[in-house]
Amino acid sequence: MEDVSFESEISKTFSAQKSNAILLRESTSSQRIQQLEKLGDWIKSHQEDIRKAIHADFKKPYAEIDISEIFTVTSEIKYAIKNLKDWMKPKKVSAPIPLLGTSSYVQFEPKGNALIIAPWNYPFNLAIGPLVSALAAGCTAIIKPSEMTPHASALIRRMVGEIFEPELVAVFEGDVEVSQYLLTKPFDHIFFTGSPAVGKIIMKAAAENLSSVTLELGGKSPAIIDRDIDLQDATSKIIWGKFVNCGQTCIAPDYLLVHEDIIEAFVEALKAELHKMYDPKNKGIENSKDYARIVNEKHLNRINFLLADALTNGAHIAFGGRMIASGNFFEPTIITGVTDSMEVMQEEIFGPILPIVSYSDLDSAIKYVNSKPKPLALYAFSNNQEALDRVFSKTSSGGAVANDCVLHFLHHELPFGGINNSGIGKAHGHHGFLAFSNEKAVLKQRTGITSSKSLFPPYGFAAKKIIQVMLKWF
Ligand SMILES: NC(=O)c1ccc[n+]([C@@H]2O[C@H](COP(=O)([O-])OP(=O)(O)OC[C@H]3O[C@@H](n4cnc5c(N)ncnc54)[C@H](O)[C@@H]3O)[C@@H](O)[C@H]2O)c1
Repeated sequence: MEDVSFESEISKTFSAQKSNAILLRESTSSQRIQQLEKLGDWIKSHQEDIRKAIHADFKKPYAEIDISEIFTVTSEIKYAIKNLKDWMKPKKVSAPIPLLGTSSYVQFEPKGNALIIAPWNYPFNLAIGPLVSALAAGCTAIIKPSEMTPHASALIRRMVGEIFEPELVAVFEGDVEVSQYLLTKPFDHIFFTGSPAVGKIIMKAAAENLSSVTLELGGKSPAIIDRDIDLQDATSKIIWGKFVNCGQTCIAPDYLLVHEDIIEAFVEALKAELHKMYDPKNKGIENSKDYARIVNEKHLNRINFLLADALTNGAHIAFGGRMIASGNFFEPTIITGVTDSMEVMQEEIFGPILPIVSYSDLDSAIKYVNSKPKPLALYAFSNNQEALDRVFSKTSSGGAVANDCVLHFLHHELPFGGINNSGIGKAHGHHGFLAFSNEKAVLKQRTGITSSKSLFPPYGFAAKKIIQVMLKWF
């Protein structure tokens, strides 16, 4: 009987992609654009299938699917198609004086065969966004979607099967076991999106084959709220950024640091915005079609534990706190009286709980942020330019946004990613293309000093003289 274990299927596909990756080194921009167009066309003609699949996984509202799963990918495709020819052009560099007479350029060659491991929270966007960059760079790719969103995962497999030959793009569904087997293979690049804990496992496995990695990780992204703000504007943006996707967003504001002078008014304004967005007719947020669900029971219990632990240790609920186990509903929840010893301030919440911590002066808020691992995103709200500049220059984070949240993800010209605990490497647009490209240094010798061989042994008077001149002047 034929052996059809996932191990043998993976090994077969990996070998086929490895051979194909060598041929793809010579692929032209129009060949790559053709692949990107096929992907874009499929997405355009199957939008309803994408909506249905993701909605089936955690009741994500269609409007949120359109903007955060479909638009994010189609706009990435359009941007890559528009710019690919430029990105692929070798970049000429001028010669330093000792190498005059040579000519040099940077050649962007495809890294080769790539592995893309995706999380569940934006299951389509975070699997297919990196694929766009991989195809633009001329790589092959194996995608491992998350097992926690099975409908989205099956749709991705179907889509890839309908568009691509397996030696260019293939999908392997499954859990940790499949992921770990894939990680034994010597991929040229691994693009992982997920938690810092699993990111460490990926990096260790990559080290075995010295595969390069892009790690798009998570963590606690703070929002610092100055005393001088437009209350309604700031609170509406924070409520949207926090509770879109039911708080399951890597760049959602995890917690707020609010100036003590405005904390009461701020909490009241947050509550008013929550009502306005999710319960304008007082029917209960569980009846809102615009609010997603927690992905599964395990995460529902985890979120509930975080809230229970905070309340036991003295936090207060300012809004929400209700959970309905059937259907994995967890109300948008705001808590105050939070201290650092609570679990909710120690681990990434990744759910709809918004803890609020007060501070008395901006430097103490900055000091607090700097006492934690570097976040994926940092948000600052203030009408005072000097305060914003101070926050951004005294803290370190993967990205930063003033007077809004989450939007930097949509900006193709900005490198998206974290730093250290929140990630390694950058994604999106040209940065995504570079992540999957080897920037090869090419030098062509012509008539330079170095071609005269006067620097070769035996080192005579002339060689020593030239070296002295180089040491002194260049
Ligand atoms: N930086 C970003 O762009 C970004 C985007 C979305 C989510 N995230 C982060 O992802 C996390 C949530 O997603 P998640 O729960 O799916 O993350 P996760 O790390 O648990 O899983 C991500 C992927 O890794 C696989 N995996 C899990 N354990 C593994 C193991 N031991 N060995 C090999 N593979 C393994 C999973 O099957 C899944 O496909 C959060 O921390 C969030 O902040 C980051």
